[in-house]
Amino acid sequence: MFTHYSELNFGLDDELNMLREQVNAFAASEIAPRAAEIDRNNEFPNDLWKKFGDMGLLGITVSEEDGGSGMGYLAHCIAMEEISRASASVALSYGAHSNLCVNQLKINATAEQKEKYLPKLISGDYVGALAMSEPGAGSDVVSMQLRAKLDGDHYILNGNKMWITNGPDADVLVVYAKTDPDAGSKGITAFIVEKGMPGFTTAQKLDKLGMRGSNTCELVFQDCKVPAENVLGDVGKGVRVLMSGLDYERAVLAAGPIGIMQAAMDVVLPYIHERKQFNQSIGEFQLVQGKVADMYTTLNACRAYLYAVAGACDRGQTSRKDAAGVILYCAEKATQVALDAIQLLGGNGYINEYPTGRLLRDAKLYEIGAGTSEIRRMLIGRELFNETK
Ligand SMILES: CC(C)(COP(=O)(O)OP(=O)(O)OC[C@H]1O[C@@H](n2cnc3c(N)ncnc32)[C@H](O)[C@@H]1OP(=O)(O)O)[C@@H](O)C(=O)NCCC(=O)NCCSC(=O)C1=CCCCC1
Repeated sequence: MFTHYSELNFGLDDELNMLREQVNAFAASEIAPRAAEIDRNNEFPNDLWKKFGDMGLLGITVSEEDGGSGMGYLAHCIAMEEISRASASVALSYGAHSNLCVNQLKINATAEQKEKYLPKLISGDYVGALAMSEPGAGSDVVSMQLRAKLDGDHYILNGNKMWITNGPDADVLVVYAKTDPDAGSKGITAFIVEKGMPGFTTAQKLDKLGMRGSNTCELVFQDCKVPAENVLGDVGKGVRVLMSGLDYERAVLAAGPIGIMQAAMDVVLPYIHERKQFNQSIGEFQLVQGKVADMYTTLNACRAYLYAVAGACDRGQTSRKDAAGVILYCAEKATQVALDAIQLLGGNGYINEYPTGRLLRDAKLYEIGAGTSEIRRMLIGRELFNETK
């Protein structure tokens, strides 16, 4: 079991406290001891999908009626945070499955589509992913080139998707394509694509700087046949699915950097007792105490913002600027906290025997994935400007 360093529980109720204890105990015993090996092997441990499914974590935002645990977005953040504390890359894959894929289906799928796909995604029999970015369409996602042309009762998809989390393993993918290339944002449609559909393949797994336990690849669509019944939402209305999905995605993924900051505290606090210099524990030095104090207050400030945003999502009050704001803030703080952890460990912080280098490499992803820091600032600033015109 991981230690808790704060008596604050941010007003969480008994159900959420119990969820945190359960995920914390599982992650500490089953994930944390493997985290360094997962990073070295550059491979997600596939046995975890079924275990997450058995714990009810994969359909955590899906209603019990639809086979989920019906616990909501704040619960999702707490699960994500505790998994990320053990291994940020495992948590990223967990988030891509449970939020980017499962939650998108929960919000947008028809009753038939839910019945067909959700049970196996929620049990962990299927792995889920979402495919939005392309080699030439990252921040400018609306300029995507993947083409979907109606041909009888099928769409034929041609093009590529890039940097797709869980891509190498995914059985079910939410994929955005242009059904009307001349209609700009109004020509985008979302599809449910299954592994094994003719013309769909995955290219080589990407060799990333961090998040190495989360498998990422390019997807290739060559005359890929997708049944018309697999359109998710309405034809030409995919931008709504995409943009609203990004708000939930940013809110939930912001729990990832919080887990990284907590993991940094987990390394640093014992270390400043054990490490002796000038005949005393380095924790006796006020400059060291000051850095630890900054790490702790930053972590709790990030948590408070995240739980407020996730609570608003649970009340149906999603806010674009705050979804962008919370991940912007948490991501940049996690990178700084990981750097502080390296500094506090000195020479040991800089060698791979200690986890601090991995924490830094993993943290950096959150300043890029799910919208760069620059796009997030643009969204917040634009919304504030427009609201006050
Ligand atoms: C905000 C953004 C930069 C787009 O700005 P622009 O100024 O071009 O777009 P703008 O003018 O805001 O909008 C376009 C159209 O769309 C309509 N609309 C918006 N919201 C909605 C909505 N909710 N419903 C209906 N329509 C909507 C808007 O009206 C406009 O229509 P119009 O063209 O005027 O007819 C957006 O594209 C973005 O955010 N990029 C980052 C992508 C990005 O974050 N990937 C991340 C992918 S990678 C990833 O997710 C992961 C990575 C690693 C870990 C796992 C996850």
